[in-house]
Amino acid sequence: MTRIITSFIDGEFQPAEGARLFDKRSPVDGRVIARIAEAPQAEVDRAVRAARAALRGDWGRMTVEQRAAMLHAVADEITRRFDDFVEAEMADTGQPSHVMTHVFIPRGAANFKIFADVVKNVPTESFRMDTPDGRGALNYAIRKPKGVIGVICPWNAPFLLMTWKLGPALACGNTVVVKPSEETPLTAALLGEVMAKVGVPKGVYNVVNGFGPKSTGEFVTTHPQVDAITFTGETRTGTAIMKAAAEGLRDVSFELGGKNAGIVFADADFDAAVDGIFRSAFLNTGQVCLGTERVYVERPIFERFRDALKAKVEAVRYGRPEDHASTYGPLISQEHRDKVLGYYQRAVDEGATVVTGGGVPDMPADLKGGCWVQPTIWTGLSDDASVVREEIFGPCCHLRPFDSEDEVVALANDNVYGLSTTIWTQHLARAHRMAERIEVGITWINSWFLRDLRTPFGGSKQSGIGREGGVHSLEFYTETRNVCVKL
Ligand SMILES: NC(=O)C1=CN([C@@H]2O[C@H](COP(=O)(O)OP(=O)(O)OC[C@H]3O[C@@H](n4cnc5c(N)ncnc54)[C@H](O)[C@@H]3O)[C@@H](O)[C@H]2O)C=CC1
Ligand SMILES: O=C(O)/C=C/C=C(\O)C(=O)O
Repeated sequence: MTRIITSFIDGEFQPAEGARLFDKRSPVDGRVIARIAEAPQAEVDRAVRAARAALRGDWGRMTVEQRAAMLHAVADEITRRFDDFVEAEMADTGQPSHVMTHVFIPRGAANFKIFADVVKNVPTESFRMDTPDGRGALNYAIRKPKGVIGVICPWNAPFLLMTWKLGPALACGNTVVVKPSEETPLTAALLGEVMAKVGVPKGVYNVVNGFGPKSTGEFVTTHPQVDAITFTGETRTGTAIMKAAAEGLRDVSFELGGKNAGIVFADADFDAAVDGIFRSAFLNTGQVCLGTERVYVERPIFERFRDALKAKVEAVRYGRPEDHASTYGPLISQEHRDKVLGYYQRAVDEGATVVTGGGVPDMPADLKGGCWVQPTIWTGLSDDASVVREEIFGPCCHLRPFDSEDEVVALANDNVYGLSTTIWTQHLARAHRMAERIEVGITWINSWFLRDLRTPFGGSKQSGIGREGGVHSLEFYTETRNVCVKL
């Protein structure tokens, strides 16, 4: 029988009777793997009420030490149920097991631990001031939870990105109403079981499922009792959520789209650069906001680099995620596949040379219903082609030669987005110089997606608002108040 996923509110999964259900299909073969109950306004109201009540209950009374211990217990329970999380995330996304076991699920557990430790160790400022009577006064700051946080999640790295928000939100003493992507509801539901098992008080973690506009997502973001909203996803959606948050002057933290540049100099460690760009363009079937869709290669090595990248791309092994031989998965949905294939066609219309890929692979009969596309490399497009300017969010990149540092910095910056860049060179002084000039939230030098969770993470320009990570997350998830004591 097909499993039904319902909302998790006030510590309990809601009954499915009478709910409006929609199908969750496997990206691998198109089978219905679960039916999801869309939470109507009344259910979102209940979730928000539960979250508000929890702020005043046991959760609100816990010491920082107690909260931190509880989050460590959550992380430990995730690790204990590691295989269940891997299985759920593979079912939702279709991505190979090694991506789940090495990146996405361990990061989910780490996201709780790191912020539990941050809140225990971060000081607040204090200032002693002079007063006319000579006795002085002491100012010190205290941090308070912001309240109920609306957490709106994308589908591309569901567990990692959801817990990246939950870890600091809960560590700071907030409560949450999470809206997972309609494409990937499974790990958020599983986390409900974990929260209940380790005794996180009821109402602290609530999950409501559904769509975005005119559905559950909008009910959360427009809810007047939601105090702040954190969101990862498309820039256009961020704009809609920001409009909703303006009502009631609620704070937002956004990580949005990217059209990131990869830059390879002729002096780079060639094999490492090919490997790094390959990962940055094709990991997770290119569905990573930090991924590289524009690759600039210094002219003397352009052809050699193109051929080496092509060889790597043509060696990917399509297959089911649980098959350990698979290195490459499907896109998330047929809708997203149509979008990506639309860009594949547009690239040709705009005059691209297709180096490899550009279409749909011939899959065995049992996988034909899946959302498969070929990993694709283009050359020869002009800098204003839509495929070079717009975020595709698929397994594809355009390679273009460059001749000078100034030229490539200008090319990298010539975009509305500013999320990340990856630079490959052995000339570290040049790399540092470029990192100062490229307008992005994170520059990787001779690496990509190497994440230290203490560092500020977020996007410049239209790639985001605010920074999360380490102490920076506390800026969003707490309100800092000043206390002034006359001595
Ligand atoms: N930069 C990134 O990290 C990501 C970018 N994308 C891009 O976004 C495109 C569309 O993917 P989607 O998952 O549909 O992204 P999206 O931005 O539309 O949706 C992300 C989340 O926001 C919710 N949502 C959508 N509209 C909303 C609204 N008006 N109010 C409240 N919640 C709302 C969705 O239900 C989902 O949970 C992709 O093709 C890709 O280009 C998608 C996921 C992540
Ligand atoms: O490592 C992080 O904290 C964030 C990673 C972001 C993505 O993978 C994404 O949004 O695609």
